Amino acid sequence: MIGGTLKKVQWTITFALAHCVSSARNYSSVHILENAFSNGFLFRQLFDSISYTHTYILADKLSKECVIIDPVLEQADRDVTLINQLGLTLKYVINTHVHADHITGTGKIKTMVNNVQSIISKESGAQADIHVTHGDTIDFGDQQLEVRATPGHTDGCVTYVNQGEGMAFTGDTLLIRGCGRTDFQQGDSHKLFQSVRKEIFSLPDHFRVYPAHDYHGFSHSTVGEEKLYNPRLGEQISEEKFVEIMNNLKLSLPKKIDVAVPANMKCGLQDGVPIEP
Ligand SMILES: N[C@@H](CCC(=O)N[C@@H](CSS)C(=O)NCC(=O)O)C(=O)O
Repeated sequence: MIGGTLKKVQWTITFALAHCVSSARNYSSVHILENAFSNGFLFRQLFDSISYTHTYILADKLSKECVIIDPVLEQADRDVTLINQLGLTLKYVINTHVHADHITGTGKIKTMVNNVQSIISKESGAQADIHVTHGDTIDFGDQQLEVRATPGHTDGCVTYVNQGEGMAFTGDTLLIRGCGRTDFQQGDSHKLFQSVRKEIFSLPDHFRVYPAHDYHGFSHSTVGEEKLYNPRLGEQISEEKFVEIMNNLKLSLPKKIDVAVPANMKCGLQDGVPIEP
């Protein structure tokens, strides 16, 4: 009875929101309602306020196996402490790409946790215990991440999709209301446009989008929201217009690029010792 009433309230809110947005933007519908995660899934989103990086911990509650995505060197102690406090066993340290703005926490975490393996794409050219390519899957307990190649910000960028929970970890490929820059590290605006359209916007609208960075205070978005409102990549933007936007960003280089890229090509580890600036 209570469940039924709650569902009715949920649908009323969804309908009202969809109506407001569609009236304002003249679109027919938008799927704003995000499904709840399943009971066996544990999820934490963390943030580094220096590099504006989001790091994610995903776990299977039953087996207690977990993975961490895009850890930052300076936050490795925080991340490992949290994993231990939650009673989880870290199986994989995963990167979406070779970051240019911060050193990955991968190397340091590998020295702090036994039997953990690092993962990055083969196309990145970076060192790691496991190299993945498009179509591979990463398993931890009953949870699974699908690897989708999304080049454009860098050649080796991938998006990790958790189909079961409706989540896409997009790295720097798709940011909330933005996207990764394409002016260094094999950046290519045409490739990025095609990656987003083919591999991310093809996911269901309610899938949550979790980027590696956010510079505007957002935590996450959805595929449907980004298709409507992303000012660079929204469905109304042509590839030609996107390339023009990207050619005129005029961003300064990341301050740590000269130390971060070489360190991250080694996944933050040199001869068993974490690479520190
Ligand atoms: N100011 C920061 C770097 C900011 C930056 O360039 N961010 C990248 C992702 S990290 S390589 C990016 O793609 N930004 C896109 C955008 O539109 O801002 C620093 O000095 O580290």
